[in-house]
This record gives sequence, structure tokens and C-alpha cells, in this order.
Amino acid sequence: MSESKIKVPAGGQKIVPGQAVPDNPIIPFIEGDGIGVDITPVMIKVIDAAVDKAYGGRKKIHWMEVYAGEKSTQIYGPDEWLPKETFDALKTYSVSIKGPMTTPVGGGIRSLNVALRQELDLYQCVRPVRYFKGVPSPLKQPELTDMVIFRENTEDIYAGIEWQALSEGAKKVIDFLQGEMGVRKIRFPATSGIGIKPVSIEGTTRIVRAAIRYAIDNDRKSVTLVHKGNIMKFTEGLFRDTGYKVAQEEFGAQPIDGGPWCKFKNPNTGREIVVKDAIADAFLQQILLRPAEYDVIATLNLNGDYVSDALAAQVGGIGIAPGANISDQYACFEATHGTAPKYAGLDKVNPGSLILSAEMMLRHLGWKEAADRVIQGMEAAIADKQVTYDFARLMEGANEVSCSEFGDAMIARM
Ligand SMILES: NC(=O)C1=CN([C@@H]2O[C@H](COP(=O)(O)OP(=O)(O)OC[C@H]3O[C@@H](n4cnc5c(N)ncnc54)[C@H](OP(=O)(O)O)[C@@H]3O)[C@@H](O)[C@H]2O)C=CC1
Ligand SMILES: O=C(O)CCC(=O)C(=O)O
Ligand SMILES: [Mg+2]
Repeated sequence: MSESKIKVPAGGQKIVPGQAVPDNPIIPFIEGDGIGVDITPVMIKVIDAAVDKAYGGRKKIHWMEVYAGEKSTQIYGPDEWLPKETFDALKTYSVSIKGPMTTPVGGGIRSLNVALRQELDLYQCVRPVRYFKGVPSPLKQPELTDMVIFRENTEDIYAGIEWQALSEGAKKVIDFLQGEMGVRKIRFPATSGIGIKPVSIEGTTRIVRAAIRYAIDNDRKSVTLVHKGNIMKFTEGLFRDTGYKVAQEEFGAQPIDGGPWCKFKNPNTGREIVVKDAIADAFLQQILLRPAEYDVIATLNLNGDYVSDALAAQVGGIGIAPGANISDQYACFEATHGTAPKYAGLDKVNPGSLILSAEMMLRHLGWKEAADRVIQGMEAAIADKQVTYDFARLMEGANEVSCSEFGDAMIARM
């Protein structure tokens, strides 16, 4: 067996699901490709400072680097994009954080990000979208956008089940569809690539359940099922119908005016939670024109990907868009954006999205006081107009700072 490349930090302890989080947890992190080299060290510095300021040395994260993506190929060998010991560490230590990883277009390796989500069954991609005062936005009232996206993270066309045009596999699938299933709608059968879109009752039930539970726990007003079920009836339509069923059967929601919208009383607060749906194209215009009408969003994998970036832009861009990938056992936090390769190594981009992803991680650990410090530092740095290029180019009188200087500006204001 080859020697482990992972150095387990002395003095740290494992987080065990179902048990109290230790004061010295070991948290594995993947640096990430592209701008990962810029944002990941800044995130660690900011989070360490927040934890220290909140707990005066009583609690401390023991960071443990694990490898995936380009760095992994340098350390383990040319074809080792996602080593087994990385998977094992993410499972063993339960809670982790990662930088972005590159996925080539058209060919080459399949997404490592998607592979991680599928392998660990991280079925909830949770992406909160909120406005920080002072951030430049294309909207007149960006503060009206306050949503939390629950994106299904393991199914859909995003699962990557495809056959390349002109390949033996594509020919076989097309022959089967035409010969055995009576399909007549493939316009150019000889030159089509083929993709499969699995959407299940089980997968939909668990993501919608998670979204509704979140709405209950966080006293939110509505959960909107976003789908394209008018066109893709047996996949996206199934998502909508199953979503309403979960609301009615598991949470006792009652139809409004004969349905399909329904509502139930939040058992904690007595306030009503409405469960409704929107067709994805209409939803994308509504979030711009009437954002205040949307709150918690439950949607399929590909829609969730598009909606995440669109909503991030409404509140100032992808530089401050955090996220979490969560299963019933594990959690791996990551920003919404990618590797932004043209900025890699320039100490330029906004580290806010990864820092806010780590802030979600602190709340997940129950370290609320440290998470509050992070928000305080972020709000104050932006209010003082100490911002990275992405905000500075759209703000009057801003002082443009580097990626690492933004982290320092946050720490100085916690
Ligand atoms: N979870 C993951 O690991 C993800 C990985 N990816 C992968 O990343 C690679 C690059 O994808 P790409 O489509 O370019 O999308 P990116 O999200 O990487 O970048 C697109 C643009 O968004 C802006 N941006 C991104 N991150 C930041 C930041 N931290 N601060 C400020 N601005 C930022 C920049 O805009 P501007 O040019 O205006 O300055 C950038 O050019 C692809 O291989 C893709 O597959 C993509 C998404 C998620
Ligand atoms: O895996 C990738 O490269 C892209 C993933 C992505 O865009 C996302 O999850 O938001
Ligand atoms: Mg995306």
C-alpha cells in the first residue's frame, strides 16, 4: 500500500455525527484549483481569527489538508484527481470545506465536484442568497432578495450519464430508443450525443423535506418548487408533484383554493408556510421583478445551478455566494463560484464566498459566536468600502484591496 500523503494534525479530534462537537475538531480542506490558492489560505486565516476572538483560545480548528484536482495529480501522480484517501478522510472527519475545482468542457475528466457530491451522497446543495449593505447590485432594491436555495445535488441530467455523438454507446442507446421504445423524436439520430435525466421520488422527497424543515426551523414564509414540469413531465413534473405530496403528507399542508399551492402552520411559531411552485423560465424573470415573493427554493440539480449564479448576481455577484453540500451524515462546504482561472495566483479575487461558506460551517458546528464575528467583519469591511476589485469597480469611493488584504480588513473589524 502506498504511503499516506495526509498529515493528521496532532492535538485535534474527529467530529463524530450524533456526538457533541469537540473544541479542537479536525477539519479537512481541499485547497482547490485556480483561485483556490488565493482564497483558501485567506478563509483559514479569517476563520481562525473569528474562532479565537469568539472563544479566547478555548476552541480551535485543526485544519488538515487533503488533496483533489490539479494539486492531487502533482502529489499522487498524473491520473490521481480524487484519491481514495481523500474520500476516506472526508467521510472519517464528517465536516470539510473545499475550494473550487476545474472541469474541462466537452471532454476530459468528469466533474470532481459532482463526483464528490455523488460519492458522499451530499444530496442537499444549500445556497443562501442575502444582501450585504453597501454591496453594488444591478437591482434598485437588492435587499428584497433574501432566499435560500435547496438544490438537489445527486440526480438530473447533471449526473453525467451521457454518450458522445458518433460513439458505439450513443448508437446503441439510439437504436434501443428507436427500435424498442418507439421513439421518433430524435431529430438527427446519426449524429446525436445522448444524455439521461434520472429524477426519482426518493431523491425529490428528501430534498423537498430538507427545504421544508429549513423553512420551519428558520421561520420562513414559503417554499417554492422550481421546475420545468410542463415540458419534462415525468422528471421535472414528478419533482413538482412529489414536492406537493411531501408538503401534504409529511407536514399536513392543505390546498389553497383547491390547490396545487398549499399551506400549513409552522409548529414552532404558528405562522403560515406556503408551499407553491414556479416554472423555471418564469421564475428567472420573477426573481428580478418580484424577489420579495420568494423565500426558500427547492429545485432540481441543473435549475439550481443556473438559479444560484443568477441570484448571486442580484446581490452583488458570485464573489460573496456561499454554499454547503450536506447529507444526513456528512457536510462539505464550498463557494458557488468556480476556479476563475484568469485570476489564479494574483491575490485579487473576493475571498468572501469561501469565507461565508466557512461561516455556514461554523453554524453547522454550533459555533454561533464565531460565525457572528465573521458576519460582523464582512459587514464592517464592506461598510468601510474596503473591497476587492469586483465590488470596487462598481462602487463610488471604494478602496480596492487585494484578496488577502480583504481578509485582514475583516479581521481588524471583528
Ligand atoms: N464547485 C466548483 O468547484 C465549481 C467549479 N467550476 C469550474 O470552474 C471553472 C471556471 O468556470 P467559469 O465558468 O469561469 O466560472 P467562475 O465562477 O470560475 O468564474 C466566472 C467569473 O465569475 C467571477 N468570479 C468568480 N469567482 C470570483 C471571486 N471569488 N471573486 C470575484 N469574482 C469572481 C469572475 O468574473 P469577472 O470576469 O467579471 O471578474 C469570473 O471571471 C470551470 O472548469 C468550471 O467547471 C464552476 C463552478 C463551480
Ligand atoms: O463541477 C463543476 O465544474 C461545476 C459545478 C457548478 O457549477 C456548481 O455546482 O455550481
Ligand atoms: Mg454553478
